[in-house]
Amino acid sequence: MNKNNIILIGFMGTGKTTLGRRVAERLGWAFVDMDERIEEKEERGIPSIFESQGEDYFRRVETAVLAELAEGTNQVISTGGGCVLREENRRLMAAAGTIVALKASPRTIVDRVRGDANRPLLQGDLEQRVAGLLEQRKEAYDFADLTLMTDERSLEEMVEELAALAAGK
Ligand SMILES: Nc1ncnc2c1ncn2[C@@H]1O[C@H](COP(=O)(O)OP(=O)(O)OP(=O)(O)O)[C@@H](O)[C@H]1O
Ligand SMILES: O=C(O)C1=C[C@@H](O)[C@@H](O)[C@H](O)C1
Ligand SMILES: [Mg+2]
Repeated sequence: MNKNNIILIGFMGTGKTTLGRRVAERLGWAFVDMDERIEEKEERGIPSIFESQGEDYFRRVETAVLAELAEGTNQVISTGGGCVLREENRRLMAAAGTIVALKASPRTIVDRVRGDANRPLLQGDLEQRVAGLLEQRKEAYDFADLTLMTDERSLEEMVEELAALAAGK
């Protein structure tokens, strides 16, 4: 591992926040959720940022936050689902540590995010929105160093796998 950071990427609902928090606890590393960091910095929720200033603005803040985090070490960083879309972000992540992609089937994603209004890109018909975005992003997460299919896997099992990765095993 070049720098001691694990960077989790993946579509909405694949479990980046949930798993990231657990892995950080296990390793005694800092946990940073980029969506939460952006909300703190902007002092409002993601839906409000999208509504009042648009997605491009959100993406600029996202890159600024990632650039700051990339300077640090011993962190588990959970990125937002669209953080991989910018080339600049992919470069920052590659320089910052080991990139782990989380994947899940469309069915699992829909089940996991249903009822959560905090994802502006999933407003409307949920099944259609997930299917459409997954199609647009079908190769977007493929630059990771490691990919975990999360449908059938317990959090405990994945925590241990990532802890071993961090220990260089
Ligand atoms: N491996 C798993 N098994 C079962 N449920 C899971 C698993 N991973 C995550 N979940 C559940 O799925 C939901 C979404 O997970 P989470 O918020 O961690 O996704 P995310 O990738 O951070 O999404 P976003 O990109 O929108 O922030 C949560 O309710 C979480 O408890
Ligand atoms: O997939 C996306 O583009 C997004 C995912 C979320 O994590 C947030 O970063 C935001 O809702 C955008
Ligand atoms: Mg999250």
